[in-house]
Amino acid sequence: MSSTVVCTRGNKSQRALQRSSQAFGHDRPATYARENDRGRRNCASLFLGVGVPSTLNGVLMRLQFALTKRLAVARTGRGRRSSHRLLLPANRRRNEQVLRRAMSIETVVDVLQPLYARALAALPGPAADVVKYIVGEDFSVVGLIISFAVAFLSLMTAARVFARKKTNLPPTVPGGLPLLGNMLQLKEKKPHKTFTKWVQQLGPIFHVKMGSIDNVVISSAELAKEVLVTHFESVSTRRMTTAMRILTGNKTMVAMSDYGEEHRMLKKMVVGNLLGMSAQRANRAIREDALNTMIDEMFEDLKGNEGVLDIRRSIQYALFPFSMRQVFGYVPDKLIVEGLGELGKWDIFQILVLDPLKHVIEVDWRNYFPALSWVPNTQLEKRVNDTHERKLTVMGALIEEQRKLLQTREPTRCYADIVLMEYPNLSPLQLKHSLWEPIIESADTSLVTSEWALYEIARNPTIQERLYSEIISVVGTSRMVTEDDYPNLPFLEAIIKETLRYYTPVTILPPRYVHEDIKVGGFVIPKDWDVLINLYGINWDPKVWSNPEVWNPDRCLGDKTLDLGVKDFRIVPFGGGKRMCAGMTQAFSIIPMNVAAIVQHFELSLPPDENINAEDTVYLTSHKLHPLRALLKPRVAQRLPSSLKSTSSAFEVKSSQSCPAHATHVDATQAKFCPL
Ligand code: HEM
Repeated sequence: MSSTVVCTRGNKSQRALQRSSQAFGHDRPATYARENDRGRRNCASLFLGVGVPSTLNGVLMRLQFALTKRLAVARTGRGRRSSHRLLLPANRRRNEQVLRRAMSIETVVDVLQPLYARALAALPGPAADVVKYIVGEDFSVVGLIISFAVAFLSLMTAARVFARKKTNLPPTVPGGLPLLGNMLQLKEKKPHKTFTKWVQQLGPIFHVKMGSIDNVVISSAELAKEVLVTHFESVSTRRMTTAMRILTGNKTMVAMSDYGEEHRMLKKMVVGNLLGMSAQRANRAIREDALNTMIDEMFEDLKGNEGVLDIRRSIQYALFPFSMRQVFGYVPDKLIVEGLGELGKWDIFQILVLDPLKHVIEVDWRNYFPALSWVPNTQLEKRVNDTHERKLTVMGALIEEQRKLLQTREPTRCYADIVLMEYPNLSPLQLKHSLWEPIIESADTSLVTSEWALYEIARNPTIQERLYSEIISVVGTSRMVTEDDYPNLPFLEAIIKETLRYYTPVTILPPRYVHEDIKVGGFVIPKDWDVLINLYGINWDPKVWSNPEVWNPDRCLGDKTLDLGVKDFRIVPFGGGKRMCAGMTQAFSIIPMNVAAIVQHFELSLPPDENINAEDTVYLTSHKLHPLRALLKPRVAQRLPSSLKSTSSAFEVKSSQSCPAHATHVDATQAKFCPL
């Protein structure tokens, strides 16, 4: 026995509904009728209590009741005159319970929960992870809302794609899913490699969808030049992830800022005073000091014997002090920081370099669905914000120390002194980030490139022997190799270039979005799409390089046109066009010298278990997964003397009262207690 008591349209049915609701003791009717301007009545949603058109309401009711299997739904009439009726059991008390249950959103959630769990179990692992990430472990009210929102967005996107079908868009990667696009096909977590595989199928320009973001991936030198040079103005804005936005102080740093007034000002400041040719020339003594210290420490660790060393650690321990000296003029052994206590040198390294590098790659699913950016993701934001705040606090303390030093002595040529003296109008954030940026940039890319080059040298004895012979023939055996020797070491140059090609440190340029429709390679890239320049794909292009998967420095030997992206885009580790890397001069002063000095002093080989560890992993840059451990056999008893008379330090005090503490070997204690 059943009777019809709830309907969604029509005066008569509405009255029936009112009656039944009152009969059940509901303080508000299950649905309400709303008069629209044409005088028709629409019903409210049973789910949310908001007015939705009757058709949709009917669909929702059907879904809800079909799922609960407690109620049957009947549809009467056609089109606009149709109505949806619930067939309720005759028993009044039971009716009341059933209607109440059916009315509650929790019922829907309860009913969907096991279905959701079953669906998760049926999905492949990565797909289930993504869904869990978006909706949550358990199906909740929020999950339900998110699902509806995502479905809505997908429909909108599908409509847009359909509308654009007639334009000549780049080919799309097949196999995308309605909501996620091609995200699940990028599960390898090394998108540059997956993109490069797709090039064989789709060509050097293709469209890939990540969530609701449309990306165009460019993997050829020619097309990259078109984008980075010809269309620069139209693609000059960076797309930031949540972590990047926070850690860059909302783009307050040269590398991550949008092209504009602030970018030009900050870039001019850092290139003119630190990274440009003449500033780098002035800083040569600090680089040589860092190199000497690194080789000395390696000898010390080996204690005159052959042994296995962690090469990453040796280089890292030289690079960070170098970058601190370049910026602040000294390496603080101790720093008292309010709220963080007393920090040692390596605590500072952790806070300024390692933590930001770790957190900058945190994935926020909202970045793939910008329309849902209002949904909170507080845990991620807190983690990244804490890292950012700690970094700013330490930078603030270092800057305070520097201001105190400036009251006790004349300004030196270290970057912090120059910035504090000559750029008084920088905001506090601009100041902190201007000094932090060269520290973090010095620490990462140069390290990974040196490490990969030494890994290849250690596993290729013939190449190592050729390099060693070249160094000895140019430098001899009585002094250490210097930057002056570099132009006479073509094989060393070829090794570095081939390493930058093969182990492209920045595999994909940070995304930029398109401001206006542009044409690239004959295809239209519509406004609002993102452009991803796949540097790795360009460097591994089989149309340009035979056997790109083989590390072979000879391919770069003697090729003078190979300028790494200045004009020639066949190898582009530093990007290209106006936003090309500003630290290229410094990188080319440090990386070749690290490699040459180590090979000059030690014969390298891989310990038996090291060969299998060639795997890479992508953080912000492409790292060797496991730090390089190499077996080192000293070729000489101790470090060879450096030919450079270590006097032209960047940090000589400009006044006639030259303070030795601020000349070449400056450390925190000396700087702090400097009598001047
Ligand atoms: C092997 C070493 C390095 C590699 C492979 C490298 C690579 C890159 C890449 C790919 C970009 C992005 C270009 C673009 O978006 O188009 C970049 C930008 C930049 N790099 Fe480097 N980099 C290296 C070393 C350094 C060093 C040592 C510094 C400074 C200490 C530095 C400072 C910068 C700056 C300031 C920018 C931003 C330039 C701009 O946006 O105008 N880089 N680098």
